[in-house]
Amino acid sequence: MTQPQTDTMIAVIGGSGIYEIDGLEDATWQTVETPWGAPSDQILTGTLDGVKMAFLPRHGRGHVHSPSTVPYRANIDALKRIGATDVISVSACGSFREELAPGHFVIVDQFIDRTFAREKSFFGTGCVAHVSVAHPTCPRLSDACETAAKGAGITVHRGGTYLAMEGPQFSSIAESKMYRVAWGCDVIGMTNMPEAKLAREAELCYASVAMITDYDSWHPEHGAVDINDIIATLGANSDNGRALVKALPALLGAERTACPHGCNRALEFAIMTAPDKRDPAVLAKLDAVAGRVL
Ligand SMILES: CSC[C@H]1O[C@H](OP(=O)(O)O)[C@H](O)[C@@H]1O
Ligand SMILES: Nc1ncnc2[nH]cnc12
Repeated sequence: MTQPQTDTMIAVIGGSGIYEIDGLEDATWQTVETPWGAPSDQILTGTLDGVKMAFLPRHGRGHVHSPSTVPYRANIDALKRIGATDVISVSACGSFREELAPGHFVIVDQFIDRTFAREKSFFGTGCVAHVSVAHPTCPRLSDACETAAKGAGITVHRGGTYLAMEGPQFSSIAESKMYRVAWGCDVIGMTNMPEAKLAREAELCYASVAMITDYDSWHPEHGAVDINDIIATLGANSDNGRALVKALPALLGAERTACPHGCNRALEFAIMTAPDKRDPAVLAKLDAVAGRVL
């Protein structure tokens, strides 16, 4: 029988165009310190429909951090540290498919990670761990996002592969065609990696909502991706993103049960370093992320 584990805390990482959410009761911006440095910004905490909520603007209020300099490890550690159980990324993305039009949402379920200038793991020398990211998103949380989107009247597509590029420049036409035709990707963005990998290492359920803003550079009728077009689409998308978030507490509930897909046990057999060889200084940094198994 599945036992109640703890209280649900839904953490939303807001991407480009989403720097706050409204409607939280007892809303407070909290400073959270981590062994990995400062998160992107303070974290807004409160409750919605009786469920604990947290909101972190990925690029910081005022859009301070670039995709390469977002402090991904600090962000995930900070959310875990304050008790988050479920992390939902709400991101601006380009589309590689005619039918995934600007304004539509895609509940992403796979990633191809082409980023190269970011720290990608909490683990390393002194404590080595290998988690599976074969299924990098949580189906239970993705179900809730899909239902919430439909309830908010958003055109939503379930499943899709997200190409994570380093940026900050957009893709060339040749890259865009390669990602779409040869690699079979559906959407493109610059931030969901290593975020999703780190959430798995931290044993957090993770779901990704891609809010389509443009057709990237491959589309013969839309030409090169243009930041002005993206910003124009971001406004309506952000309103829909916030509407989706507001529906989540009622769907997930305040009482947390263990993830049926094992997200909250990802580290169970993952740590390779022999107990007597583990570096105490490294273990101290892993207190929030991996304390359960250390
Ligand atoms: C504003 S266009 C490029 C920028 O937007 C996306 O950010 P996020 O994923 O945080 O919504 C994309 O990944 C790029 O970082
Ligand atoms: N075409 C695109 N490429 C990368 N990131 C994006 N974010 C929004 N549109 C994008």
